Amino acid sequence: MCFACGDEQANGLHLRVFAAEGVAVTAQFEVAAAHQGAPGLIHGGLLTLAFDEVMGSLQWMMRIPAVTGRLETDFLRPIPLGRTVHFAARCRGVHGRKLYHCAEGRLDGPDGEPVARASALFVEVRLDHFAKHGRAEEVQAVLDNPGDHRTLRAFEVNP
Ligand SMILES: CCCCCCCCCCCCCCCC(=O)SCCNC(=O)CCNC(=O)[C@H](O)C(C)(C)COP(=O)(O)OP(=O)(O)OC[C@H]1O[C@@H](n2cnc3c(N)ncnc32)[C@H](O)[C@@H]1OP(=O)(O)O
Repeated sequence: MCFACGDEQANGLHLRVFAAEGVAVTAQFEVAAAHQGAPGLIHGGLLTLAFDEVMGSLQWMMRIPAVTGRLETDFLRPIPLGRTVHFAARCRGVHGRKLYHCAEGRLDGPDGEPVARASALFVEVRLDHFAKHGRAEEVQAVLDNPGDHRTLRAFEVNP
């Protein structure tokens, strides 16, 4: 039940990520009242979470299991509640186990005002990273119902 993409998370981000041209994805995030930091504005940590999820989604397209090693966000403009942030992320390169990604967020449309940018290093891991470090019941739930994972389904597309 991912906080960024899970439907079951009442106050989650409910991010939907779509394959784009090349090793790239797009996504939208409707900023709700529950996502407030300063009065009437998005919490910066949640915006970073959204970047983490969107850039993390590239690994499904690349078929490389990976976790975030480093993530840096530039907050360019305040983002009011009730607006929609449109994200575009792409892989800039791969070196050994290291995946270098970048992303930007624009307000209210894919060509809207740029409001944030991020870059990240993801590190490839073996699948047993999750079994070894995760709590047993959630790991078992994934093993029992692998098709329930939204992101896996989202990228089941013909090239
Ligand atoms: C069975 C169940 C199935 C489940 C089905 C799968 C579900 C799949 C869901 C995925 C969902 C994703 C969700 C969104 C993404 C997250 O939010 S992931 C959660 C947040 N991230 C973490 O918890 C990661 C915690 N950190 C770690 O586990 C370890 O530090 C890491 C990142 C795996 C690296 O450790 P390591 O494997 O020992 O590798 P290490 O040799 O230290 O580093 C490898 C290379 O990366 C570099 N590096 C590592 N960290 C850094 C850093 N912070 N800065 C710069 N360079 C770094 C190293 O310098 C090294 O470089 P080279 O020497 O190769 O040039």
